[in-house]
Amino acid sequence: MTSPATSRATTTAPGAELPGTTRLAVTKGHGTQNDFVLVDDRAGALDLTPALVRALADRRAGIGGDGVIRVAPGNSLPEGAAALADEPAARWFMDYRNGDGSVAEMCGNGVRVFAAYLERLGAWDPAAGELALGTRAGVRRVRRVDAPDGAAAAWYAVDMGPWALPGGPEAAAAGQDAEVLVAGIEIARPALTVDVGNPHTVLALADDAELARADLTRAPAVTPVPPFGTNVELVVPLGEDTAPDGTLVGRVRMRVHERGVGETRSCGTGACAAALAVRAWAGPQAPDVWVVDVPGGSVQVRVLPDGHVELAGPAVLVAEVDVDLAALVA
Ligand SMILES: N[C@H](CCC[C@H](N)C(=O)O)C(=O)O
Repeated sequence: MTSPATSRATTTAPGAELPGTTRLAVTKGHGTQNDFVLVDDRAGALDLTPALVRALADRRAGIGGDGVIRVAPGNSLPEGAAALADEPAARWFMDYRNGDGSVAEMCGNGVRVFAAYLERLGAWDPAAGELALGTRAGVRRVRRVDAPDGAAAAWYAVDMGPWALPGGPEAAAAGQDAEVLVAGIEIARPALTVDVGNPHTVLALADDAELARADLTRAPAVTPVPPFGTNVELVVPLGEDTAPDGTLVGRVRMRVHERGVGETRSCGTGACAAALAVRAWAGPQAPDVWVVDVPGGSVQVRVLPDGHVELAGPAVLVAEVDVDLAALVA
């Protein structure tokens, strides 16, 4: 595939006067149906404004996606240069934006799509070693892994970095440090705040019927109000199995209302938060390996001994699209 770098345009926000017909080559991809518009800006020339993000993410008048990802050079953003300062081999920065135009620190499904894109371009050879890339939550490392039997798409594992329970040992012991009221679910439920580089609030529901009854067309009400907003995961723990190699594996079903988006079919950082919360509720004997079922598929979460958490799952590049930016605002 030829790099769209040559077709790059310097743009101004849609709605402003556009200099003639400017075009932008973008790629549509997804990870367990959490979908993104990926913009190749390896030359660091694009002004990705919130208005342009919303226009690209618009599922009717634009390309459509839960988020927009700019493939940026590592030194093109202050955070990028800082994040990669200790990773000179890293050249790229994932400039992630939610569909509403807001900026988020990290996107677990998006990192896999980012890696698949660089692999397709030949800008990363998984056989030569892992990919290190910058994000607003710090450097993330990605490697190709074997997909589960029968999976059609390529699978990638991402070291999602350190995680934390901001409520500290009290929250861990109590299993909660928040309360969430979800439309369709009669009473507010206790919830646990989990930091995976971005904020998450996880609450357990009784069963699949209750999970299906939750109305996520509106943002759940979280108390105390998170200062920077939060992604909300509704989970149903499904118990534990023993894998053929003897590893204890937990299983969780999840729906998610994403900050800056709404309900999505999957959330990579959210799947990590869900597994970490269910693991905290299950106590010290709980598994370190979890399968998280989301409406868009399944991902695997592994709690690592170094205090990091790892996310593995598929990444699919669906289409290359030549966008007429002037038409985008029509
Ligand atoms: N909406 C999230 C960012 C995207 C996270 C999700 N798409 C993922 O795969 O981690 C936030 O504002 O923190």
